[in-house]
Amino acid sequence: MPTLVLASQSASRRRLLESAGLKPTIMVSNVDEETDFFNAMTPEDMVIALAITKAHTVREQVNYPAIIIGCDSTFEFEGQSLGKPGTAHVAKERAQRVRGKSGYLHTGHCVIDTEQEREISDRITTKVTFTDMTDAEIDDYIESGEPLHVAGGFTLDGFSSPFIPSIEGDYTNVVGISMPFLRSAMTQLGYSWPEVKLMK
Ligand SMILES: Nc1nc2c(ncn2[C@@H]2O[C@H](COP(=O)(O)OP(=O)(O)OP(=O)(O)O)[C@@H](O)[C@H]2O)c(=O)[nH]1
Repeated sequence: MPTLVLASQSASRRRLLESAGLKPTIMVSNVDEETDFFNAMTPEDMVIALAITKAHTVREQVNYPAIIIGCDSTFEFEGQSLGKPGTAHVAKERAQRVRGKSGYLHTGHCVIDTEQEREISDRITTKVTFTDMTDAEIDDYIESGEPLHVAGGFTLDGFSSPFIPSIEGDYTNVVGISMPFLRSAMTQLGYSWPEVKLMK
């Protein structure tokens, strides 16, 4: 049975897998995401390219049978890719732009089977709609520090959940990994979901 490797530092992604009964080994890719090469792409292409780069970077470090999962998420708003805000100022500016409007959370996925030397990659998109947060609510949310390090500067399952009245599409995709996509990719690679849960 191959080892299940999550090529990500993301605690949110790890929690998604573990909450579904999976036992991932964590191997961080440390891929530099802020390069002109990736930033020149459309949001949809960038997340796929980065997911593939992350998975292949970790693949180079693995010399045993493994299923390696690489992901990248970004929030597309009015055609622009809004990644992790990084600072409170950027997070506030973004929250004031998106309130009362919708955008698209894109997550690129790459699943590599090292034994079969096969890989399945795809991008899943979820439409996210925000309520009209007040400035006081935005300031309080940013004070939590949570938005600074998540794609788009919001968390569907965290402090900003009161501000997201609706999504169209896959919930887990917003958090960081589309679990229905992962099941589909594993099926294409020849593994049943109960078998995936035995991988570690
Ligand atoms: N819990 C939660 N996390 C979110 C949400 N939206 C985005 N994220 C996280 O925001 C981060 C997006 O940044 P990425 O560059 O894709 O991933 P990362 O955290 O840098 O980790 P790597 O995979 O190692 O690059 C991921 O950790 C996502 O899990 C959300 O609604 N809820």
